[in-house]
Amino acid sequence: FAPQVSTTRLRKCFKSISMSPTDDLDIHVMVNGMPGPMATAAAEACLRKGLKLTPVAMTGPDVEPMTIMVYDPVSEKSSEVKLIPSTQRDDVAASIQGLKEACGEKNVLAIDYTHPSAVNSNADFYVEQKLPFVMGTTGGDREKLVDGVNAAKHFAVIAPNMAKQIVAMQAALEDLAKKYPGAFSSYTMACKESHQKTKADTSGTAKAVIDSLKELSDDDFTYDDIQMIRDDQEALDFGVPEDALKGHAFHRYTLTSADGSTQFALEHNVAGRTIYAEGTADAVKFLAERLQEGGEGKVYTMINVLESGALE
Ligand SMILES: NC(=O)C1=CN([C@@H]2O[C@H](COP(=O)(O)OP(=O)(O)OC[C@H]3O[C@@H](n4cnc5c(N)ncnc54)[C@H](OP(=O)(O)O)[C@@H]3O)[C@@H](O)[C@H]2O)C=CC1
Ligand SMILES: O=C(O)C1=N[C@H](C(=O)O)C[C@H](O)C1
Repeated sequence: FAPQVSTTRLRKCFKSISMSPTDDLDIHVMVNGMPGPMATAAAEACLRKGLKLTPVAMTGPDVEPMTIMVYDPVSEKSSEVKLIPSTQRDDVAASIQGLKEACGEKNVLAIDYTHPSAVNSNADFYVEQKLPFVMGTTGGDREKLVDGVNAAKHFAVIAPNMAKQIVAMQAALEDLAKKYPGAFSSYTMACKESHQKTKADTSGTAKAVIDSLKELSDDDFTYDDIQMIRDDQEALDFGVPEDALKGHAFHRYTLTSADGSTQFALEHNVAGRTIYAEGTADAVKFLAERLQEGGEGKVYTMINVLESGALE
Protein backbone atom coordinates (compact mmCIF):
# COMPACT_ATOMS: atom_id res chain seq x y z
CA PHE A 1 0.00 0.00 0.00
CA ALA A 2 1.43 3.37 -0.99
CA PRO A 3 0.05 6.72 0.21
CA GLN A 4 -0.60 7.90 -3.38
CA VAL A 5 -2.59 4.76 -4.19
CA SER A 6 -5.84 5.25 -6.13
CA THR A 7 -9.28 5.27 -4.54
CA THR A 8 -10.24 2.13 -6.50
CA ARG A 9 -7.25 0.25 -5.13
CA LEU A 10 -8.06 1.47 -1.62
CA ARG A 11 -11.60 0.11 -1.96
CA LYS A 12 -10.22 -3.26 -3.09
CA CYS A 13 -7.75 -3.16 -0.23
CA PHE A 14 -10.51 -2.62 2.32
CA LYS A 15 -12.56 -5.44 0.81
CA SER A 16 -9.61 -7.80 1.11
CA ILE A 17 -8.99 -7.05 4.79
CA SER A 18 -12.60 -6.99 5.94
CA MET A 19 -14.14 -10.18 4.67
CA SER A 20 -14.95 -11.62 8.09
CA PRO A 21 -18.69 -12.28 8.45
CA THR A 22 -18.58 -10.88 12.01
CA ASP A 23 -17.42 -7.46 10.79
CA ASP A 24 -20.46 -5.26 11.32
CA LEU A 25 -19.29 -1.66 11.35
CA ASP A 26 -17.94 0.46 8.52
CA ILE A 27 -15.59 2.39 10.80
CA HIS A 28 -11.90 2.49 9.93
CA VAL A 29 -9.44 3.32 12.67
CA MET A 30 -5.90 4.61 12.22
CA VAL A 31 -4.15 3.38 15.36
CA ASN A 32 -1.02 5.47 15.83
CA GLY A 33 1.84 4.36 18.08
CA MET A 34 2.25 0.74 16.97
CA PRO A 35 4.28 -1.36 17.51
CA GLY A 36 4.14 0.16 21.03
CA PRO A 37 2.24 -2.06 23.50
CA MET A 38 -0.75 0.18 24.19
CA ALA A 39 -1.44 1.04 20.53
CA THR A 40 -1.12 -2.63 19.61
CA ALA A 41 -3.55 -3.67 22.37
CA ALA A 42 -6.00 -0.98 21.19
CA ALA A 43 -5.74 -2.15 17.58
CA GLU A 44 -6.51 -5.72 18.65
CA ALA A 45 -9.52 -4.52 20.67
CA CYS A 46 -10.78 -2.62 17.61
CA LEU A 47 -10.75 -5.82 15.57
CA ARG A 48 -12.44 -7.67 18.43
CA LYS A 49 -15.23 -5.09 18.59
CA GLY A 50 -16.02 -5.06 14.88
CA LEU A 51 -14.01 -2.00 13.85
CA LYS A 52 -11.58 -2.07 10.92
CA LEU A 53 -7.99 -0.91 10.91
CA THR A 54 -6.73 1.45 8.24
CA PRO A 55 -3.95 -0.07 6.16
CA VAL A 56 -1.60 2.80 7.10
CA ALA A 57 -0.74 4.30 10.52
CA MET A 58 1.90 6.51 12.12
CA THR A 59 4.81 5.23 14.18
CA GLY A 60 7.75 6.78 16.05
CA PRO A 61 10.09 9.21 14.26
CA ASP A 62 13.09 6.87 14.39
CA VAL A 63 11.28 3.70 13.32
CA GLU A 64 11.99 2.33 9.82
CA PRO A 65 8.79 2.04 7.72
CA MET A 66 7.47 -1.51 8.07
CA THR A 67 4.36 -3.57 7.63
CA ILE A 68 2.98 -5.46 10.64
CA MET A 69 0.15 -7.94 11.06
CA VAL A 70 -2.25 -7.05 13.89
CA TYR A 71 -3.90 -10.23 15.16
CA ASP A 72 -6.60 -10.54 17.80
CA PRO A 73 -6.54 -14.05 19.24
CA VAL A 74 -10.07 -13.75 20.66
CA SER A 75 -11.89 -12.95 17.42
CA GLU A 76 -9.12 -14.49 15.30
CA LYS A 77 -9.31 -11.41 13.06
CA SER A 78 -6.19 -9.91 11.59
CA SER A 79 -5.26 -6.85 9.58
CA GLU A 80 -2.07 -5.70 7.87
CA VAL A 81 -0.90 -2.18 8.72
CA LYS A 82 1.94 -0.24 7.12
CA LEU A 83 3.68 1.94 9.71
CA ILE A 84 5.03 5.29 8.51
CA PRO A 85 7.39 7.33 10.76
CA SER A 86 5.84 10.49 12.20
CA THR A 87 8.51 12.53 10.37
CA GLN A 88 6.84 11.60 7.05
CA ARG A 89 3.67 13.55 7.84
CA ASP A 90 2.94 14.35 4.18
CA ASP A 91 2.69 10.67 3.33
CA VAL A 92 0.41 10.04 6.31
CA ALA A 93 -1.75 13.05 5.32
CA ALA A 94 -2.07 11.76 1.73
CA SER A 95 -3.16 8.37 3.09
CA ILE A 96 -5.78 9.91 5.37
CA GLN A 97 -7.32 11.86 2.51
CA GLY A 98 -7.33 8.75 0.28
CA LEU A 99 -8.95 6.72 3.05
CA LYS A 100 -11.66 9.32 3.56
CA GLU A 101 -12.45 9.34 -0.16
CA ALA A 102 -12.65 5.55 -0.16
CA CYS A 103 -14.54 5.02 3.09
CA GLY A 104 -16.48 8.24 3.69
CA GLU A 105 -15.44 11.39 5.56
CA LYS A 106 -17.14 10.34 8.81
CA ASN A 107 -15.93 6.76 8.79
CA VAL A 108 -12.22 7.31 9.39
CA LEU A 109 -11.01 8.06 12.94
CA ALA A 110 -7.71 7.85 14.81
CA ILE A 111 -6.48 6.47 18.11
CA ASP A 112 -3.32 7.94 19.60
CA TYR A 113 -1.16 5.89 21.97
CA THR A 114 2.22 7.42 21.23
CA HIS A 115 4.56 9.42 23.45
CA PRO A 116 3.98 12.38 25.81
CA SER A 117 6.34 14.46 23.63
CA ALA A 118 4.08 13.87 20.60
CA VAL A 119 0.70 14.68 22.18
CA ASN A 120 0.33 18.31 21.08
CA SER A 121 1.85 17.99 17.60
CA ASN A 122 -0.18 14.85 16.85
CA ALA A 123 -3.39 16.55 18.00
CA ASP A 124 -2.61 19.55 15.77
CA PHE A 125 -2.07 17.16 12.88
CA TYR A 126 -5.43 15.41 13.44
CA VAL A 127 -7.19 18.78 13.56
CA GLU A 128 -5.46 19.89 10.32
CA GLN A 129 -6.46 16.63 8.66
CA LYS A 130 -10.03 16.87 10.02
CA LEU A 131 -9.49 13.42 11.55
CA PRO A 132 -11.55 12.80 14.71
CA PHE A 133 -9.44 11.12 17.37
CA VAL A 134 -9.30 9.31 20.69
CA MET A 135 -6.23 10.54 22.58
CA GLY A 136 -5.09 8.02 25.18
CA THR A 137 -1.55 9.30 25.31
CA THR A 138 -0.74 11.10 28.53
CA GLY A 139 1.46 14.13 29.13
CA GLY A 140 2.16 17.14 26.91
CA ASP A 141 0.45 20.48 27.50
CA ARG A 142 -3.03 19.26 28.45
CA GLU A 143 -4.65 22.70 28.62
CA LYS A 144 -3.35 23.59 25.17
CA LEU A 145 -4.55 20.22 23.88
CA VAL A 146 -8.13 20.61 25.10
CA ASP A 147 -8.39 24.32 24.27
CA GLY A 148 -7.01 23.81 20.74
CA VAL A 149 -9.43 21.00 19.91
CA ASN A 150 -12.42 22.85 21.35
CA ALA A 151 -11.49 26.07 19.52
CA ALA A 152 -11.36 24.12 16.24
CA LYS A 153 -14.75 22.50 17.05
CA HIS A 154 -13.09 19.18 16.35
CA PHE A 155 -14.41 15.79 17.52
CA ALA A 156 -12.19 14.05 20.08
CA VAL A 157 -12.24 11.91 23.20
CA ILE A 158 -9.33 12.79 25.46
CA ALA A 159 -8.67 10.99 28.74
CA PRO A 160 -5.69 9.70 30.70
CA ASN A 161 -7.54 6.49 31.53
CA MET A 162 -9.95 4.49 29.36
CA ALA A 163 -10.75 1.70 31.84
CA LYS A 164 -14.49 1.63 32.52
CA GLN A 165 -14.25 0.97 36.27
CA ILE A 166 -11.49 3.54 36.81
CA VAL A 167 -13.49 6.13 34.86
CA ALA A 168 -16.50 5.28 37.10
CA MET A 169 -14.31 5.82 40.17
CA GLN A 170 -13.13 9.17 38.77
CA ALA A 171 -16.72 10.22 38.12
CA ALA A 172 -17.67 9.27 41.68
CA LEU A 173 -14.77 11.28 43.10
CA GLU A 174 -15.76 14.31 41.02
CA ASP A 175 -19.32 14.01 42.36
CA LEU A 176 -18.06 13.61 45.93
CA ALA A 177 -15.91 16.73 45.57
CA LYS A 178 -18.87 18.68 44.17
CA LYS A 179 -21.24 17.51 46.90
CA TYR A 180 -18.93 17.72 49.91
CA PRO A 181 -16.13 20.18 49.03
CA GLY A 182 -13.53 20.37 51.78
CA ALA A 183 -14.84 17.24 53.55
CA PHE A 184 -11.23 16.23 54.16
CA SER A 185 -9.83 19.66 55.01
CA SER A 186 -6.73 19.44 57.23
CA TYR A 187 -6.10 15.89 55.96
CA THR A 188 -2.75 15.36 54.22
CA MET A 189 -2.58 13.63 50.86
CA ALA A 190 -0.10 11.08 49.54
CA CYS A 191 0.05 9.22 46.23
CA LYS A 192 2.27 6.40 45.04
CA GLU A 193 2.03 4.94 41.53
CA SER A 194 3.98 2.08 39.97
CA HIS A 195 4.29 1.48 36.23
CA GLN A 196 6.57 -0.48 33.90
CA LYS A 197 10.03 1.08 33.92
CA THR A 198 9.70 2.23 30.26
CA LYS A 199 6.90 4.69 31.14
CA ALA A 200 8.08 8.17 30.19
CA ASP A 201 5.93 10.38 32.41
CA THR A 202 4.12 10.69 35.74
CA SER A 203 0.77 8.89 35.60
CA GLY A 204 -1.88 11.08 33.96
CA THR A 205 -4.53 9.17 35.90
CA ALA A 206 -2.84 9.94 39.19
CA LYS A 207 -2.78 13.64 38.25
CA ALA A 208 -6.51 13.59 37.44
CA VAL A 209 -7.41 11.78 40.68
CA ILE A 210 -5.25 14.23 42.64
CA ASP A 211 -7.20 17.11 41.02
CA SER A 212 -10.42 15.69 42.51
CA LEU A 213 -8.89 14.88 45.90
CA LYS A 214 -7.62 18.44 46.12
CA GLU A 215 -11.23 19.64 46.01
CA LEU A 216 -11.85 17.56 49.14
CA SER A 217 -8.69 18.43 51.06
CA ASP A 218 -6.89 21.75 51.48
CA ASP A 219 -3.46 20.09 51.36
CA ASP A 220 -1.03 21.97 49.10
CA PHE A 221 -0.09 18.71 47.39
CA THR A 222 1.35 19.13 43.87
CA TYR A 223 2.00 16.68 41.02
CA ASP A 224 5.69 16.79 42.01
CA ASP A 225 4.71 15.11 45.30
CA ILE A 226 3.48 11.99 43.49
CA GLN A 227 5.86 9.14 44.31
CA MET A 228 6.69 7.19 41.16
CA ILE A 229 8.00 3.63 41.05
CA ARG A 230 9.78 2.69 37.82
CA ASP A 231 11.99 -0.06 39.23
CA ASP A 232 11.22 -3.80 39.07
CA GLN A 233 12.21 -4.65 42.65
CA GLU A 234 10.34 -1.67 44.09
CA ALA A 235 7.32 -2.63 41.99
CA LEU A 236 7.39 -6.19 43.36
CA ASP A 237 7.64 -4.79 46.89
CA PHE A 238 4.58 -2.63 46.09
CA GLY A 239 2.59 -5.78 45.27
CA VAL A 240 2.93 -5.94 41.48
CA PRO A 241 2.93 -9.56 40.24
CA GLU A 242 6.15 -10.57 38.50
CA ASP A 243 4.40 -11.35 35.21
CA ALA A 244 3.00 -7.78 35.11
CA LEU A 245 6.31 -5.95 35.51
CA LYS A 246 6.32 -5.03 31.80
CA GLY A 247 2.77 -3.65 31.87
CA HIS A 248 0.99 -2.54 35.01
CA ALA A 249 -0.53 0.47 36.75
CA PHE A 250 -0.76 0.21 40.54
CA HIS A 251 -2.01 3.36 42.29
CA ARG A 252 -2.50 4.10 46.00
CA TYR A 253 -3.78 7.42 47.35
CA THR A 254 -4.18 8.21 51.06
CA LEU A 255 -5.79 11.01 53.06
CA THR A 256 -4.53 11.15 56.65
CA SER A 257 -5.96 13.26 59.48
CA ALA A 258 -3.76 15.89 61.13
CA ASP A 259 -3.38 13.85 64.35
CA GLY A 260 -2.66 10.66 62.38
CA SER A 261 -5.54 8.80 63.99
CA THR A 262 -7.59 8.34 60.82
CA GLN A 263 -6.62 7.32 57.30
CA PHE A 264 -8.55 6.76 54.10
CA ALA A 265 -6.96 4.84 51.24
CA LEU A 266 -7.97 4.41 47.62
CA GLU A 267 -6.32 1.84 45.35
CA HIS A 268 -6.68 0.74 41.75
CA ASN A 269 -4.33 -1.91 40.51
CA VAL A 270 -4.26 -3.05 36.90
CA ALA A 271 -2.05 -5.79 35.47
CA GLY A 272 -1.72 -5.67 31.69
CA ARG A 273 -3.43 -3.32 29.25
CA THR A 274 -6.61 -5.05 28.05
CA ILE A 275 -8.96 -2.99 30.22
CA TYR A 276 -7.80 0.30 28.58
CA ALA A 277 -7.83 -1.19 25.08
CA GLU A 278 -11.46 -2.26 25.45
CA GLY A 279 -12.51 1.20 26.62
CA THR A 280 -10.60 2.83 23.77
CA ALA A 281 -12.46 0.84 21.11
CA ASP A 282 -15.76 1.75 22.84
CA ALA A 283 -14.69 5.42 22.78
CA VAL A 284 -14.14 5.20 19.01
CA LYS A 285 -17.68 3.89 18.56
CA PHE A 286 -19.02 6.66 20.80
CA LEU A 287 -17.18 9.29 18.76
CA ALA A 288 -18.34 7.79 15.46
CA GLU A 289 -21.94 8.10 16.70
CA ARG A 290 -21.42 11.78 17.66
CA LEU A 291 -20.01 12.40 14.16
CA GLN A 292 -23.02 10.78 12.52
CA GLU A 293 -25.31 13.02 14.60
CA GLY A 294 -23.57 16.06 13.07
CA GLY A 295 -23.23 19.45 14.72
CA GLU A 296 -20.10 20.98 16.12
CA GLY A 297 -17.23 18.92 17.41
CA LYS A 298 -15.74 19.27 20.88
CA VAL A 299 -13.65 17.41 23.43
CA TYR A 300 -15.46 14.58 25.20
CA THR A 301 -14.06 12.86 28.28
CA MET A 302 -14.34 9.20 29.17
CA ILE A 303 -16.89 10.21 31.78
CA ASN A 304 -19.08 11.39 28.88
CA VAL A 305 -18.51 8.04 27.18
CA LEU A 306 -19.40 6.17 30.39
CA GLU A 307 -22.53 8.25 30.94
CA SER A 308 -23.70 7.58 27.37
CA GLY A 309 -23.71 3.86 28.15
CA ALA A 310 -21.13 3.17 25.44
CA LEU A 311 -18.63 1.39 27.71
CA GLU A 312 -19.30 -2.34 27.44
N1 LIG B 1 -5.49 6.54 28.43
C1 LIG B 1 -5.22 5.31 28.88
O1 LIG B 1 -6.12 4.56 29.33
C2 LIG B 1 -3.84 4.80 28.83
C3 LIG B 1 -2.84 5.62 28.43
N2 LIG B 1 -1.58 5.14 28.25
C4 LIG B 1 -0.63 6.07 27.69
O2 LIG B 1 -0.39 5.71 26.32
C5 LIG B 1 0.89 6.15 25.93
C6 LIG B 1 1.61 5.01 25.22
O3 LIG B 1 1.85 3.95 26.12
P1 LIG B 1 2.85 2.75 25.76
O4 LIG B 1 2.39 2.02 24.56
O5 LIG B 1 3.05 2.00 27.02
O6 LIG B 1 4.17 3.62 25.40
P2 LIG B 1 5.53 3.22 24.64
O7 LIG B 1 6.45 4.38 24.82
O8 LIG B 1 5.99 1.87 25.06
O9 LIG B 1 5.10 3.13 23.09
C7 LIG B 1 4.80 4.28 22.35
C8 LIG B 1 4.94 4.00 20.85
O10 LIG B 1 4.63 5.19 20.13
C9 LIG B 1 5.67 5.44 19.18
N3 LIG B 1 5.75 6.88 18.93
C10 LIG B 1 6.52 7.82 19.53
N4 LIG B 1 6.29 9.04 18.99
C11 LIG B 1 5.36 8.87 18.03
C12 LIG B 1 4.69 9.73 17.12
N5 LIG B 1 4.98 11.03 17.06
N6 LIG B 1 3.75 9.22 16.30
C13 LIG B 1 3.48 7.90 16.31
N7 LIG B 1 4.09 7.02 17.14
C14 LIG B 1 5.00 7.50 17.99
C15 LIG B 1 6.90 4.88 19.86
O11 LIG B 1 7.93 4.65 18.92
P3 LIG B 1 9.51 4.79 19.38
O12 LIG B 1 9.57 4.50 20.86
O13 LIG B 1 10.19 3.76 18.55
O14 LIG B 1 9.86 6.17 19.06
C16 LIG B 1 6.35 3.57 20.45
O15 LIG B 1 6.26 2.56 19.48
C17 LIG B 1 1.56 6.67 27.21
O16 LIG B 1 1.42 8.06 27.26
C18 LIG B 1 0.73 6.04 28.33
O17 LIG B 1 0.75 6.77 29.52
C19 LIG B 1 -1.27 3.85 28.52
C20 LIG B 1 -2.21 2.99 28.99
C21 LIG B 1 -3.59 3.40 29.18
O1 LIG C 1 1.61 4.19 30.79
C1 LIG C 1 0.77 3.41 31.26
O2 LIG C 1 0.95 2.17 31.31
C2 LIG C 1 -0.48 3.96 31.76
N1 LIG C 1 -0.72 5.24 31.56
C3 LIG C 1 -1.85 5.94 31.98
C4 LIG C 1 -1.47 7.00 32.99
O3 LIG C 1 -0.43 7.65 32.81
O4 LIG C 1 -2.22 7.21 33.95
C5 LIG C 1 -2.97 5.05 32.43
C6 LIG C 1 -2.50 3.86 33.21
O5 LIG C 1 -1.98 4.29 34.42
C7 LIG C 1 -1.47 3.08 32.42
